[in-house]
Amino acid sequence: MSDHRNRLIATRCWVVKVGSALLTANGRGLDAECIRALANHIANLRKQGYAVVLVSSGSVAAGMQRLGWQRRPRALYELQAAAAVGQMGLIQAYESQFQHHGQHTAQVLLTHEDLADRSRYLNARSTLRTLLQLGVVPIVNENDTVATEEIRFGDNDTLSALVANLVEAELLVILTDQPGLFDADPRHHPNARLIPEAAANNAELDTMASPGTGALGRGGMITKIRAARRAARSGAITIIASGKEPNILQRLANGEAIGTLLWPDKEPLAARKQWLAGQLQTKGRLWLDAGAAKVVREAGRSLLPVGVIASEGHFARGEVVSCLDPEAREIARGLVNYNAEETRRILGHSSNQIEQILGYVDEEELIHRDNLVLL
Ligand SMILES: Nc1ncnc2c1ncn2[C@@H]1O[C@H](COP(=O)(O)OP(=O)(O)O)[C@@H](O)[C@H]1O
Ligand SMILES: N[C@@H](CCC(=O)OP(=O)(O)O)C(=O)O
Repeated sequence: MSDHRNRLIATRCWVVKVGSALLTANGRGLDAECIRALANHIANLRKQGYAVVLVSSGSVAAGMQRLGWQRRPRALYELQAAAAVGQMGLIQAYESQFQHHGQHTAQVLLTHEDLADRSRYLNARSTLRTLLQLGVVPIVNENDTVATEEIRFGDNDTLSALVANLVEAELLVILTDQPGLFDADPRHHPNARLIPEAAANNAELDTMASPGTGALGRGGMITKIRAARRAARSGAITIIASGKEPNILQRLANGEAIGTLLWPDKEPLAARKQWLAGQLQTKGRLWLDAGAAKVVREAGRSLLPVGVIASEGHFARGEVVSCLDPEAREIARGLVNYNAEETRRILGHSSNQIEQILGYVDEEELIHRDNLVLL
């Protein structure tokens, strides 16, 4: 057995994500058998002492069926209405299946905004951790009813990875309609081969996933690979596997080599830096000169105003900004010590000139290294 599968056997805190492609009966309605089997498998893991968070899609598909809609609507307000109706059916279906096992469940609906705000993030974290300590299975979905374009995760792969960071899960299992990640999209390349294992950060993976999704999913494989990278930041292994495979969760727990395993190849980030790295949106962009980009990236140093060539966006002190190298690659993200206006005035200057320019000094760094995360 590979070292990584061996490590997987020792994991006890799991996030399991079930995608629309798997869960919905041809796009309309929920696949009751799939939900029944999942609840069985998760309840079995719970009996063996595993803590499991379930991230489940399916609200829109369930809502469409309840409303008698034949086609997935385009308008956001219709999607939101369908999600609101369907989330009831989704939770009802899980709740009744888990009840057969005497297992309590809890509904947790999140938007990206909930996790972007530090205090709400910490609240969500303690609620989820408390639920796990109580032996409850939290069932998480995006809060589609209120999520506008700007504040949405968009796909549940991203949501599941951020939840894995939040509860510091050791394993993220992404169940979909394919047996795993192939070296090319199997829908278009029948000879594509399954990747059994790879480092989550292996850049070659990006070339394998085709941009499109299945008919029902939102993310496709690309968002699953990115999710594995996010999960790796808190040290989690990711498995991408088929939810149609019989008894998949128990077989994974036993160390069976099914699906694709993506392992974390760097040390986990400190909890605060994980939160920073999980930010999907930033308020501004700082363009670094080559020297600053090098010391930030290679020596993990703080960013000083002298190394910044230009600043874009409207940000306040303490908000998250991106740091770009001269080739326009985003190399880091951090909490900035000066607002946009102040930043524009001090950039290019050495730190001992800040007081002279602004009339005061908050900090000598534009972003302190403790508040800076490399990407
Ligand atoms: N390299 C690849 N390996 C496997 N599947 C891929 C690949 N590239 C693209 N895909 C597609 O991604 C789809 C799964 O993503 P998606 O439809 O978003 O599912 P879900 O709803 O489970 O998130 C598969 O049906 C598959 O056609
Ligand atoms: N929140 C949406 C699911 C979003 C979605 O489809 O994501 P995914 O399962 O990653 O393709 C729903 O419940 O319908």
